[in-house]
Amino acid sequence: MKKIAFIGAGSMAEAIISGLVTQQVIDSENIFVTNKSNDERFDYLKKHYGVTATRSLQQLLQDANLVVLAVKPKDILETMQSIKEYIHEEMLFISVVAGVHTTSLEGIADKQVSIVRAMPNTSAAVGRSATALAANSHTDEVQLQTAITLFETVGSVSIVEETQLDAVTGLSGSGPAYIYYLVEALEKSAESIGLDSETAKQLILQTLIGAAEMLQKSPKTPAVLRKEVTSPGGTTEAGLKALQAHQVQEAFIACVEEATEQSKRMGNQISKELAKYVVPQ
Ligand SMILES: NC(=O)C1=CN([C@@H]2O[C@H](COP(=O)(O)OP(=O)(O)OC[C@H]3O[C@@H](n4cnc5c(N)ncnc54)[C@H](O)[C@@H]3O)[C@@H](O)[C@H]2O)C=CC1
Ligand SMILES: O=C(O)[C@@H]1CCC=N1
Repeated sequence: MKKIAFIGAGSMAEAIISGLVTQQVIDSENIFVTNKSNDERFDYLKKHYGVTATRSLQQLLQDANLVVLAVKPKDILETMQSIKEYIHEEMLFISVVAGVHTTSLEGIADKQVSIVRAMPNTSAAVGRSATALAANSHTDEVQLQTAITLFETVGSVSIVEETQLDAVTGLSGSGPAYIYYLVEALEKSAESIGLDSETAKQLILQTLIGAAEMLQKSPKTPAVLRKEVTSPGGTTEAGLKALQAHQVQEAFIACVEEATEQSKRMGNQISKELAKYVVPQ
């Protein structure tokens, strides 16, 4: 990684920049970043990470062998069109833009560019993202390894087929929100059973961290770990019966399936939109 150009300077870009700088994968002076119009954001990123923030596309992209696309899906067309003249076939593009297919990006670029699509999650901000990557056919082993190195600075990396990225989005891309939703429910329950919020917060957090570490370190399955907590006729059994009566497992399965379907719908819609701008061969 000689020079990295980030297009988009929001939370996802910051999480990756933070990982790269903290783990000294690249000197911060070789990280260039741009955004649409927020100057305060530029000042913040310069001050915190020592990166170069610029709105000159020439300065951003000249000699950059790695370009990270980190804009919202609605802004990807404008972004690709604005940088088109700077794109060359030696560049590696890494896109975290949800739902945008590599073929769409390639079509708009009108070049055989190497593109790795990534689906990280917001835990990248604390170095704990579960990221899945899919590379297009122009990406070589060295480029894929570069993308792996980049995302390993913010967590774990799995390689998948691009067609699986909708499922990844439904499971781990959106996943942190499901866990936060569960924690919200536990906080509400703590209130109703008479625990003060500070004590409850501490108990819930440690329970979550402890269970996650057990899942990571123990060879036992989640079902076996659950059974070990559940004494016959005891409290856990009573609690789990209430969850079953409310079909909570089924609800989580429906949640992940619906999120996956929404990812497919959004991807198809944006592909259709972008297809209008793909240069015919
Ligand atoms: N939030 C999440 O959980 C996840 C988000 N993503 C994807 O990451 C991408 C970025 O998300 P966030 O960082 O949350 O967004 P954000 O809204 O915080 O940042 C977007 C950035 O793009 C910039 N931008 C927009 N148009 C531009 C243009 N034409 N040229 C240059 N910069 C431009 C904006 O100024 C802003 O800095 C999105 O596509 C999202 O789908 C991927 C995985 C998980
Ligand atoms: O909700 C969304 O659409 C994005 C994609 C994954 C997480 N957030």
